[in-house]
Amino acid sequence: MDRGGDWGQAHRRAQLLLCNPCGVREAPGLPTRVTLGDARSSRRPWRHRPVTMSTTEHWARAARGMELPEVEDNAEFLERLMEVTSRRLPQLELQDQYNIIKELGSGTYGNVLLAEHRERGTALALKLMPKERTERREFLREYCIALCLSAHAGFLRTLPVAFESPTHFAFAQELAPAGDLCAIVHDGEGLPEAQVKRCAAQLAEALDFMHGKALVHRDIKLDNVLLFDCECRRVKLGDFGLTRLEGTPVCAMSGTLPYAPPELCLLEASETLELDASLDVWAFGVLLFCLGTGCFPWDVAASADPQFEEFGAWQNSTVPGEAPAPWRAFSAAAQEMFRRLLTLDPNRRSPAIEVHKYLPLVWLASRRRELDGAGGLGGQWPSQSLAREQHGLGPDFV
Ligand SMILES: Nc1ncnc2c1ncn2[C@@H]1O[C@H](COP(=O)(O)OP(=O)(O)OP(=O)(O)O)[C@@H](O)[C@H]1O
Repeated sequence: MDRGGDWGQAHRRAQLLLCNPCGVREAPGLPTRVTLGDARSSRRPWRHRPVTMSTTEHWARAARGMELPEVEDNAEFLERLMEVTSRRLPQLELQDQYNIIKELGSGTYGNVLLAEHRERGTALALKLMPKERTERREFLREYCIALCLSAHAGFLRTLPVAFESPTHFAFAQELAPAGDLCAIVHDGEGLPEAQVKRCAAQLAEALDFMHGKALVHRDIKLDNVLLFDCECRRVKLGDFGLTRLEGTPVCAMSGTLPYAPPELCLLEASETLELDASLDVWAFGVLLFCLGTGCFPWDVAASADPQFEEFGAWQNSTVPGEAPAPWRAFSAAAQEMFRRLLTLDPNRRSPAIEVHKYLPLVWLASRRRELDGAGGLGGQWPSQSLAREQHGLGPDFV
């Protein structure tokens, strides 16, 4: 269906009805806020799961007096959003609009710059992707998915600001002032228990949200968890370059090695795997281990790796004996949680949100020893309210 012509005009009218919390000038015609529908509300296969009409589009259609369909297919919705965005993507030179202050980070797909809007003085993070290395569709997909996920507080908010220059594609996101988790996790030094739990609680919610929309992140790692303060009271997930819908076939080793689940590590070069949320859950388990210990549990989740081999034997035993040495840094409760997040069979892996069940319990073994030393707990798991008090967690743990 052609939506050219009156789309921009209707969209501008729609924008009057929407707020723009960052006060940044939007690219005219780009969708502002979009939401995907909840995939869990339907028993139909993911391709036909219903999608809530985006707020912008809803208003745009209403402004044009069009009929408002109730449901739409997830994959189709993203395609259409990408198409509209592509058509309306402004061409401009970065320096015309922004003062570049410094580089915030760089990765496989581009650079992220701290920039300031020349007229408004608003600071934001601009992700630049060089055209010579980035397909237009790749850029559009990442931007549109990021925009869809902005509805949830657990994800970096993506602004309705995207453009192309002769050499780059670019889009803007809110600035995470404290960098990413790599900045605070040091080699061999885990974070304090309260901090690990704050990250766990917020990331589990974010993953639950995106998995509920049938989206799989595929790149959960320390670098992609952005911080708004150094105590991890507010953390957000970013980088949706690899994010795809559930059921998409993926090839071997497309994730970062230590975070990749065994089912992906086992794939031969010519084979593919149907993408499933359990892949993120595994990476989330590895990330939590890193937060607690300051190191990875293995180099690669394959039998050639002795640390993974030992972990696999522990996982496979019907009556779990003593955990392998690295896992003894954690309490029995946390070990049980890890066994569930890192279940070898992806079909039996627990959902990420299950982590919430373990928040009231002590996670780090050394912490428990300290508590034992103080004569408080005698090796038992503490009561929920006591654990909350001891770890400075509010009722919502954040
Ligand atoms: N909104 C932001 N605020 C502050 N820093 C950011 C922001 N977005 C990204 N960064 C920094 O830039 C780094 C790279 O960003 P990003 O992960 O989006 O790039 P990438 O090229 O997709 O990386 P990768 O190779 O991991 O896929 C992040 O690890 C983080 O340190």
